[in-house]
Amino acid sequence: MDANTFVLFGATGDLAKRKIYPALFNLFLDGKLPDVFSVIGLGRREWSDETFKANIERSLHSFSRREASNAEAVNQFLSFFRYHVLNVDRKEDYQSLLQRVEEGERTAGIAPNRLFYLSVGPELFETIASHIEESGLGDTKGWKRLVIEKPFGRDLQSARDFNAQLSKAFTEEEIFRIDHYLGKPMVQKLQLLQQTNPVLQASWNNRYIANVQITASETVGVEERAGYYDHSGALRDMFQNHMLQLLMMLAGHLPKGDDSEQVRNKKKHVMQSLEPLLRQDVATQVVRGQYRSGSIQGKPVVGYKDEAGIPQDSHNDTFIAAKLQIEDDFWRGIPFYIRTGKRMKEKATRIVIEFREPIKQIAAANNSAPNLLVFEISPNEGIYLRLNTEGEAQQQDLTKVLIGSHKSGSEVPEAYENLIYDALRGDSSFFAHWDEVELSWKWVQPILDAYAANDVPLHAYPAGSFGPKAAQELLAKDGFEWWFDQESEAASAKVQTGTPSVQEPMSIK
Ligand SMILES: NC(=O)C1=CN([C@@H]2O[C@H](COP(=O)(O)OP(=O)(O)OC[C@H]3O[C@@H](n4cnc5c(N)ncnc54)[C@H](OP(=O)(O)O)[C@@H]3O)[C@@H](O)[C@H]2O)C=CC1
Ligand SMILES: O=C1O[C@H](COP(=O)(O)O)[C@@H](O)[C@H](O)[C@H]1O
Repeated sequence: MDANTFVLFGATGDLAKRKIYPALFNLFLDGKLPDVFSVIGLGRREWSDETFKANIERSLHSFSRREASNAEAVNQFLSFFRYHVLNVDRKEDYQSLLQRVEEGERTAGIAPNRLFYLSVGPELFETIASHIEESGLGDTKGWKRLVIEKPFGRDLQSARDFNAQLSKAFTEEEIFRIDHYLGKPMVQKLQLLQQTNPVLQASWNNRYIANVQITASETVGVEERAGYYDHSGALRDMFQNHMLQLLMMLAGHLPKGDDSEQVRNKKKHVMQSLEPLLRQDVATQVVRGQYRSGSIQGKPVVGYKDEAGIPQDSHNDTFIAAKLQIEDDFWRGIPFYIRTGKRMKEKATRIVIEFREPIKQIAAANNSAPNLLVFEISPNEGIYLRLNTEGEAQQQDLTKVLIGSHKSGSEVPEAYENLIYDALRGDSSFFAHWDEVELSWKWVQPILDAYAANDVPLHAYPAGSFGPKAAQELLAKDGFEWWFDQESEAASAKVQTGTPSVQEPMSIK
């Protein structure tokens, strides 16, 4: 991996503390950082290098998945870091930063490769990008890269304007747009699992698949982010980015050995093949919800409008479910149902592929159920296949087994480790490319417009549920239902061994 300087804007912030330092530390422990490497942390706070390092060390103790108990390793890791005071609006601060970066490159013999990581609010992205260009920081003989956090715009037009601004300072190949769902190990493996299991490849089409369900449910509410979330909602916060990226990764038919350009084209194809959603159809294809009071894991919680900082008359969406269709030879006629929400019954991100049932009469006579292929993405990870098998009671009756493998969340590497590693290597396969972002906003725009005009009912759902009833009706209209809503806890409790094995019959539907 090339030697480089990692310039971190927002080094004193929450994301850096919770995700970036622990990820860098775990990469360091795995020998995945360059041998010659330097991190310059930036913020307005008047911190010394020592204060900065002490904060990083605290963050490792609190948030690293691996213990930071080896003092020698921690000290070696901390030796990469220095702090520099910078206010993003002040031109002169970029000049002193440039001097510091160049001095480091000279004294430590670091090749002039520079990675600029923008872990700051989106309102600062454009200012920083243009100052990087004007100050000469981006004018280097080595490579330069810009890593940016979400959100990338708040609608189609603002995303286009923002991209046009960034493009003045960085080329598309130099921009790494983080979507942390693309860093989740199971998402990164979707491609490999398809390639290495011919049985999946053979059945990966509309001849065998009845529908696909993608769920990201959360038990947390708005937390301390009322100011941001009440202007974002589930549609902007999760659906436009993470959920549509999951769709692209699943439906993209990404063969082995694809480089980032091919991955990008395949994902773009998925978005281009999505049947456009017409404004007049939003109310029938999309369910908008907002949580009211209820209980999560036995504890009472308040409704959305009673959360601190949320206005009593807020119409913001904390839940969305939508039906989508991909118009290509593989997926034509298969409905994709996508849903995400806060304050739901369980924390789980999973994809369920429901296969077509055999002839109805045979199915009914034998008590069989559709085969399911389940990708458990987070917090636990696994892949399961649900099959019909011989029942115990009567000769003809069938029962169901889940075959699969399972890892609990603590064994799974953090998304940020994968993403930072890829950005350091210059591999943008698992980042959101501009075409995808633009097409996602384009698909979502009629929903934004319909929400803004209040043309879509806002369904209340109790905290601790699986969302509004209308989300069930969305599938019921097509003769389907969401899998695992009733007994998903039982499902995860029963499939626990790490190695592939035939499990006890499950009591799921
Ligand atoms: N926190 C999270 O879990 C997640 C965050 N994100 C995204 O990451 C980004 C950062 O979020 P987060 O860390 O939570 O935000 P915080 O508010 O915790 O941190 C903001 C950072 O920006 C710096 N900053 C603010 N204004 C200026 C300025 N004028 N000049 C220089 N530095 C400034 C602050 O430093 P100082 O105060 O020292 O100036 C601080 O380091 C956002 O885009 C967010 O959407 C994405 C996913 C999850
Ligand atoms: O980007 C975001 O993601 C989190 C959910 O991420 P996960 O990895 O825990 O599934 C969500 O809580 C947050 O609102 C959103 O901004």
